[in-house]
Amino acid sequence: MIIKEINIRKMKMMMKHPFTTSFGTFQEKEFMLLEVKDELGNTGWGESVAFQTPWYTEETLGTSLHIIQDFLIPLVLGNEIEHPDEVTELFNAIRRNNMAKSTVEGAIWDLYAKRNKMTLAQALGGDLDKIEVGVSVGIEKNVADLVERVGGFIKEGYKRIKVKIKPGYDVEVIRELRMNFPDVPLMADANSAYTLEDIDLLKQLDEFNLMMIEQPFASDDIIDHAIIQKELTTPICLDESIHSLEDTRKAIELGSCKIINIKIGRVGGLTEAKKIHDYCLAQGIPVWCGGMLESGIGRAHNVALTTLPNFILPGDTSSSSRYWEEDVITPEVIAIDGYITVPTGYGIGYEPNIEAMDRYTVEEMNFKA
Ligand SMILES: O=C(O)CCC(=O)C1=CC=C[C@@H](O)[C@@H]1C(=O)O
Ligand SMILES: [Mg+2]
Repeated sequence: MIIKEINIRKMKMMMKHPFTTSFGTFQEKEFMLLEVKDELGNTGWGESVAFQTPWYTEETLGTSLHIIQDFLIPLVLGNEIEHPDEVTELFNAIRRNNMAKSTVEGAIWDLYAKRNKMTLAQALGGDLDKIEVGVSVGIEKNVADLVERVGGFIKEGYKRIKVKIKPGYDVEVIRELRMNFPDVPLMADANSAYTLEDIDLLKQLDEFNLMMIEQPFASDDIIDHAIIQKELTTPICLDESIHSLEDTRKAIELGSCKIINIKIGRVGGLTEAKKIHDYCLAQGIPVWCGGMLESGIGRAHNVALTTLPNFILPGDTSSSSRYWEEDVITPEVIAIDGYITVPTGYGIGYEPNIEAMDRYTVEEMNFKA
């Protein structure tokens, strides 16, 4: 296929409920959608999951756009590409900037699947017709609000609840949740808010039978995580520390975690995500698909990836309606009793809702071969 045209939309959408983590609050979400077109008129869509601020990783919406426009588009526009794996190779010369790479690569995967009359899940090698999903709940003003919100999601049937913790909002919050919901599959995500000095505090979490503690230590650490994993019975899951298959191999060899959260954007695209998945499967390390508060386009990519066999833990891909009044795809992503039915249409399987997209587009850019 020849990449003839690329369109970028800068988007701005309001989330229904603010989402707070140990590093900040999101409510007005700015992001990018990217559309690729081939010589036959097929199209593919990708989403940039970089945030406006460099809090989660070093990338931002601004750096992502710069890398896409100035470095990545020139590598693919007008070129013949047989398979999306080639895109990852073409992008290898550029260091990191994984969310930028994944935006373009994801759109080319969708295009490739559509052109070959396959679902994106099939193109990746997945064969589930429904996936099990959980929900990620931000930090709330007080524990009573959190308990109420979590209770609502449990009623909706989500298969696991992830809550955010930070110093001063941790052991007692989890204790309260456990008192209210003794049997619910529960996990805590610290987004790097702790250090080795907090080891005794974190050990107290062992009594709550959590599924895992996600990324307690620095976003670039695997050494201290290996130290704490030896001290805890609760599995450690790495998120921010994992940018590639190599990072995954080193973390697993070192014993830094027992579970990996795969985010397509953080690892530079679906090709690398699949490699990490395959490696973890061979090592007996379960994986799950993390979320980045995506619109429906990014969410659709997550659904397709989650059909691979080692995604045995429920991920963060919840219903569109949990985030947005209106999503930019039809139908919207809907989780019923904790399951999302994998769409059967070609590519990502959801149709872009152009009218809705237009309502939230603040700028458009067009690049032609
Ligand atoms: O619902 C989702 O899309 C997942 C949200 C979520 O937990 C996260 C999104 C973005 C940054 C982080 O705070 C976080 C995570 O670390 O997994
Ligand atoms: Mg996380």
